[in-house]
Amino acid sequence: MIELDGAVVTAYAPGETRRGAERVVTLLGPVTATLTERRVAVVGANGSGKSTLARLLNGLTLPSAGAVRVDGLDTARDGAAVRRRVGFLFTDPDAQVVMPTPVEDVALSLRRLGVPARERDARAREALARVGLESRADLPVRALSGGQRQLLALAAVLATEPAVLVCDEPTTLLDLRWRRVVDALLADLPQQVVQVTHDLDAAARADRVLVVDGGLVVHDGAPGPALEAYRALMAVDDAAEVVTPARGRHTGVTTSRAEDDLA
Ligand SMILES: Nc1ncnc2c1ncn2[C@@H]1O[C@H](COP(=O)(O)OP(=O)(O)OP(=O)(O)O)[C@@H](O)[C@H]1O
Repeated sequence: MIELDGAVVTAYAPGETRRGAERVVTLLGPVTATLTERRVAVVGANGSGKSTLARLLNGLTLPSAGAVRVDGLDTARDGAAVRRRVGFLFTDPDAQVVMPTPVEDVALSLRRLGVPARERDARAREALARVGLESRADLPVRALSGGQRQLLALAAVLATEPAVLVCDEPTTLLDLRWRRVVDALLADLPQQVVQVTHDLDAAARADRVLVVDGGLVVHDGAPGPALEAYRALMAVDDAAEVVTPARGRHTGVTTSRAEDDLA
């Protein structure tokens, strides 16, 4: 179970004020929510705060105020234990695949987990087989397609047997074929999956959808009404874009508070 308890994320604005002090901007929150559903989707405009919310869930980002807990473990106090429970899949597999071959990359995840050296190779191959990459285990990673590299990143995360998987736009860089493969694998996982996505079909399959706008969760509920609310929000943005085309897509009516603060 994931609990966000009045969680706020702030950051220093780039540059300094005239008095020499850095300005603090609110990127997200306060957000209060308890996530128990098996499949949770997070949708929202570019820059609305979705990645910030996702990163809070495994302690990649810590709250500046409030708290985030996973199965009672506080991400600020028990970071290492939280990261063992919550796996994270990035949009770009190249951000997380670091070893020359798939089997070595998964074995590295297992090493970090403390799995003895003699068990790593077999377990890494098992993990690769779960995502259909067994025949690619010893190829150079650069010989894999973008879709295969995302499967490798997924295998490396799943090998650590997390209780929860947080995915930040895991299919955004993939073509339709690979998107379907990754979607199907994610759908079959026994774990709780929290997925940030711009793919509204994927969001529609979730049990619960959080709509983020301007650093706040502005709608939270079943996919039908949540996606309707999101589409309405985007329609307002479209209208603003027509009136003020030079200002860009998300600066017309529904600005993020970070953008407001930085303006
Ligand atoms: N460290 C930081 N310092 C200042 N501003 C930041 C920082 N990190 C993120 N931001 C800003 O916070 C806002 C939210 O960013 P975030 O990456 O969470 O958005 P997002 O909804 O995931 O966007 P996208 O769909 O484009 O990935 C953006 O305006 C971003 O520029």
